[in-house]
Amino acid sequence: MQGQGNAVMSLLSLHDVRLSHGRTLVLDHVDLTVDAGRIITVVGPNGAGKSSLLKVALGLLTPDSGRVERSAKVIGYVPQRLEIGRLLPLSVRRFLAMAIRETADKGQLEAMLDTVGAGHVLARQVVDLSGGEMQRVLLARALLRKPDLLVLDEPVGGVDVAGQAELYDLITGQAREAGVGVLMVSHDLHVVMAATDHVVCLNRHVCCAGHPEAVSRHPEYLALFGPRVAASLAIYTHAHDHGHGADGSVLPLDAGGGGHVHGPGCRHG
Ligand SMILES: Nc1ncnc2c1ncn2[C@@H]1O[C@H](COP(=O)(O)OP(=O)(O)OP(=O)(O)O)[C@@H](O)[C@H]1O
Repeated sequence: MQGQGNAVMSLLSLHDVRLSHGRTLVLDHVDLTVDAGRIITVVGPNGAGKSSLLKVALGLLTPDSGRVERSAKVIGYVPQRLEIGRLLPLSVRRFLAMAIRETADKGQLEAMLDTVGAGHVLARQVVDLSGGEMQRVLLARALLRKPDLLVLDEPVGGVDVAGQAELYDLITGQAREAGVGVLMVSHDLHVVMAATDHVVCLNRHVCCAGHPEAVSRHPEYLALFGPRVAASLAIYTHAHDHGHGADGSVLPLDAGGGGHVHGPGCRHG
């Protein structure tokens, strides 16, 4: 979705957000912005606060302090998992129809399920779906709402390898072709490095953030993910006659463009 003129429309922003679960501080001084047509991916170890961050962004959790601004009109959300009571009789068709609050047009639902590679499950009970099928149905449900902002918590968890690539292509297409803003949590660092505009490396606070290439060289990123991961990702980088600033802008190498550019989210001195 485009803003007026060449202005990029901000769909969501978090300012200096702090969140505790009981006595545990989960998010500390977190800043983040999602613009239309951009893919922002949050990476970080287990328990780093990634899902909590998405829930704050969606308004499902209230931060202790800080500010959340949402200007997106329609948000499509894929949670990390959805617990549906085993005794609740609910077909996939009904589950999808509920999301769009309309009389379900079977053809429309089937077409969307086909798009996410789950065309065969329309008549199934939700509780009978496999893990990967459920993720595909959750993505279909999010897309049916025609969102201008997609919030995706490990959207391809449990999906087979071929399916993962297809779903990431679909998500990328939403941003590139439909101008949807995407805020995503992912552990698939290869994909993150290849198809994301902006990476936020989270470990309670924002350790570093910026263009994937700059983040992948940042000491805090390397410390979090280890040299073996960093080495396996090196194959995805290529010789560059330029570098990138934290916002993805192109910088000449002699202007320090090959390295990390510190921003307001960097609290590491
Ligand atoms: N409702 C809750 N009550 C208490 N603690 C919670 C609650 N939800 C999350 N936590 C704790 O907050 C921390 C952050 O959890 P969160 O789910 O946001 O992490 P995550 O980065 O998404 O982890 P993962 O990669 O394992 O999914 C964890 O230590 C978790 O145990």
